[in-house]
Amino acid sequence: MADTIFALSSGAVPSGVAVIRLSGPHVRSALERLAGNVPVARKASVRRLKDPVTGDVIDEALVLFFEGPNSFTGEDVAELQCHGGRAVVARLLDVLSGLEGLRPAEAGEFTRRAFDRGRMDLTEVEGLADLIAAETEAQRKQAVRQMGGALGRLYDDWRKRLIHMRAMIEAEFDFADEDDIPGSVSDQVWGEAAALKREIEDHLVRSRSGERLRSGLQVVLMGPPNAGKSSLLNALAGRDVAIVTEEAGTTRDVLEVHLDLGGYPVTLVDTAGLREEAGRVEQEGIRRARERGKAADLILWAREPQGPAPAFGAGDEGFDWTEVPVWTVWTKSDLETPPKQDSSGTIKAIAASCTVPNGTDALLKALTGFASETISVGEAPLATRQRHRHALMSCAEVLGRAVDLSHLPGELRAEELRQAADCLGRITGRIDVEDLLDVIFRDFCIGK
Ligand SMILES: Nc1nc2c(ncn2[C@@H]2O[C@H](COP(=O)(O)OP(=O)(O)OP(=O)(O)O)[C@@H](O)[C@H]2O)c(=O)[nH]1
Ligand SMILES: [K+]
Ligand SMILES: [Mg+2]
Repeated sequence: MADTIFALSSGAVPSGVAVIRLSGPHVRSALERLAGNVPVARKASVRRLKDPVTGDVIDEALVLFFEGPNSFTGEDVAELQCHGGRAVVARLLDVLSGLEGLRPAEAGEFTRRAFDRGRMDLTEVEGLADLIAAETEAQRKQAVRQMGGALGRLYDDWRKRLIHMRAMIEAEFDFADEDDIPGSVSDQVWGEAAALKREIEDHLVRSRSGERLRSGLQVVLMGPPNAGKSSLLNALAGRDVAIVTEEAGTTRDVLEVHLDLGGYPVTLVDTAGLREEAGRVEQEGIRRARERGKAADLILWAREPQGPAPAFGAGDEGFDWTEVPVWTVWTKSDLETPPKQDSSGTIKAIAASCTVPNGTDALLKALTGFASETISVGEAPLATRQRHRHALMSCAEVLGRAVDLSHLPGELRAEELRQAADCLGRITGRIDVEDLLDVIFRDFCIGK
């Protein structure tokens, strides 16, 4: 018999209410011992929770019982909604560990059980993880859609189409001797396969937005020392995150703040000023600044009117800095009016001041526009993780091979269709993903 697991599923205590969740075959006996009996399923019941050994009343709580398989995990599940005091929760967890067949849950174990019992597919599991991690409205919406199964249904549908195509091809072999099966069946199937490949490729292109929405856009402040980068970070964040002084070389570490720009997640990164002459610590800061810049979705080049145009330094073999979009931010515009109409070779130039009221409004507005353009996701489900991207790319590749190699025997081409279907099955967890599961569930917190 499986272990019965339990954990504090709500956040940190102390809190008004804390929720302890149990799942497994011993839930009923645990409720009998702790609450006196098993309440009617799916109805909140007030119960005194007692220590079964001493009879001591630990707390008065709302108890909810869900009878398997109609529960989150598919097993019997109970929730104890108790008072969120440290001692209350500690004592309840202690008493639960003393009950036969019960043990504390590992991270993600409730969700893992839901997956193992077919209550959720892997994309839904990931959607749930994303929902818990969502920091902005757009992220929340995407996560809810994925948790609801929209992405999994799309991939299942594609997979079914592939399986059907393969069946058609194989049926053709079986009836190859009979005259009444026209050879055009396979032509039609390969036409469908080519069309599906295009659909997958199209989905991959649009899914860049889905991945970006999940991880947030990276906007990196760069520029020479004292250009006003840290001041901009503080102004845009609305709080004093970075140290600002008149000394060149103040910032050495990479600092970041998470901004919610109109529902879109943006990570704004402050970096060390770039210059040739620098001490050891600052040099390391500059190295890190350049690394972050290379991975940026957008670089904001902070520049005083007399300051240098964007220049990221040398020694990056194989990296093309012109690939990274750069905007000029004319800083300290309260001191000197920035040159008009000059974006100094960058996509855009915006003036900003950190000392006058609303001095960074224009920049904030432009960044919000950039975020919504770059990650506008629309209504269709999108791939949100590299894992999905890899599997989809393999699927399209295998499918392309099957379509193109028309001189190969039909059996071999049909086998490619099976492999393509398997790539999609790995995304939803329908087929052999044992190796992946630990990685995916590790991201969950305990109690989920
Ligand atoms: N008047 C005025 N001064 C500013 C403005 N922004 C920054 N400063 C001043 O410029 C100096 C440098 O600002 P920082 O924000 O530390 O510049 P930084 O680019 O982060 O500098 P490093 O971290 O040393 O590379 C400080 O004395 C700031 O007070 C501004 O908009 N107007
Ligand atoms: K400074
Ligand atoms: Mg700084």
